[in-house]
Amino acid sequence: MKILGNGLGLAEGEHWAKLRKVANHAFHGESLKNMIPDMVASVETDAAKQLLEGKNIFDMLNKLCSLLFKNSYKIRLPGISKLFKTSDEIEGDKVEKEIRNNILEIVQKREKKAVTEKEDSFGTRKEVLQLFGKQNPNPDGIAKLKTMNMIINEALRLYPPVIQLSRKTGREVRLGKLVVPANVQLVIPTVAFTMIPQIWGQDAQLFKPERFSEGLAKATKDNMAAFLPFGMGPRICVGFNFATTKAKIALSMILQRHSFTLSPGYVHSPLHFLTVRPQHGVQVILHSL
Ligand code: HEM
Repeated sequence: MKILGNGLGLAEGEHWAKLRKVANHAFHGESLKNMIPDMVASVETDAAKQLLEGKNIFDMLNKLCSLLFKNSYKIRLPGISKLFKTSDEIEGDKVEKEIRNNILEIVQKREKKAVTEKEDSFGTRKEVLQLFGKQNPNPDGIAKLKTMNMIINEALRLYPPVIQLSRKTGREVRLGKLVVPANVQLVIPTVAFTMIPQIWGQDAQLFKPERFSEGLAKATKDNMAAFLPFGMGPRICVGFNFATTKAKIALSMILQRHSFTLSPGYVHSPLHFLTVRPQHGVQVILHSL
C-alpha cells in the first residue's frame, strides 16, 4: 500500500474532503478548458514517446500488483518487516524505487522542456533570427529589436544599477509647490519612482516587459521622470546608447547560439553596492542550439 500513498483514492474523512476539494477544482470545467491546448499538443507530438515512457511504469505497477496480490493473505507480525524482509518485500521495495525514479525522470524532463519553451516566451530569439539569421548583428537590425528593448527597459526599471541621482541648485528654483534656495544638495531617489502603483499599476513589482510595448510615454502614463535608469537632462548618462547597444549585441549573439536556463543554484539577491548588482552573480546553464 506504500506506493499508493496517502492520496485521494485512499484518504478518509476530513483529509479526503480536503483533497477532494482540490481535485474538484483541478478538474473543474474552466481548469479543464485551459488544459485542452496542452492535451491537443501532447496527442499530436508526444503521444508515442509518452506511451513508451509510461509503458515501463505500467509494467512495474503490474509487477507490484502481483506481489501485493500474492502476499495479501499472508500473515506477518506487525513491525517484523523492519527486522526481516521476505524476498517479495525486497523485490517490492526495489520496484517501488524504480517507479519513483521513473516518474521523477519524466517530471524533470517536462520541467526542463517547459523552462526552455518559457525562456523565449517573449519571442526575442524569433525576433533576433528574423533580423539577423545566423549573421552578426548589424546597426539597422539592432534598432529594430523591439521586444529585446522592452526586456532591457523592464530589467532596468526593476533593477536600476543607479538608484538615485543628485543635483545641486545653482540658484533658487521652484520645484512644483516647493521653492528650493541656492546651494542645496538634492537627492532624487529614482528607484522609488519605478514602483509607484498609480503609474505602473498594482503589478509594478512584476517583470512585465509588455508594459513598454507602446513606448516610454505610454508606459509611464506621460510621466517620463518615473523611468530614469540613465538619468535625465544635460547630465544624462553619456554611455546610454553604448550600454544598450552592447547589451543588445551580446544578447542577440547568445540567443543565436544557445538556449539558456537559470541554474537551480542561483539565489536572487540584488545588492546595492555603489551600483545594484546580483550579490552572488547570475549562474545560467547554456544549451547549444
Ligand atoms: C546599464 C548601464 C548604465 C547605466 C544604468 C548608467 C546610468 C547612469 C546614470 C543614472 C548617470 C547619472 C545621470 C544623471 O545624473 O542624470 C550616469 C552618468 C554617466 N554615465 Fe552611465 N550608465 C551606464 C553605462 C555607462 C557606460 C557604458 C558609460 C561609458 C561608456 C557611462 C558613462 C557615464 C558618464 C561619463 C556619466 C556622467 C555624465 C555627466 O555627468 O555628464 N555609463 N550613468
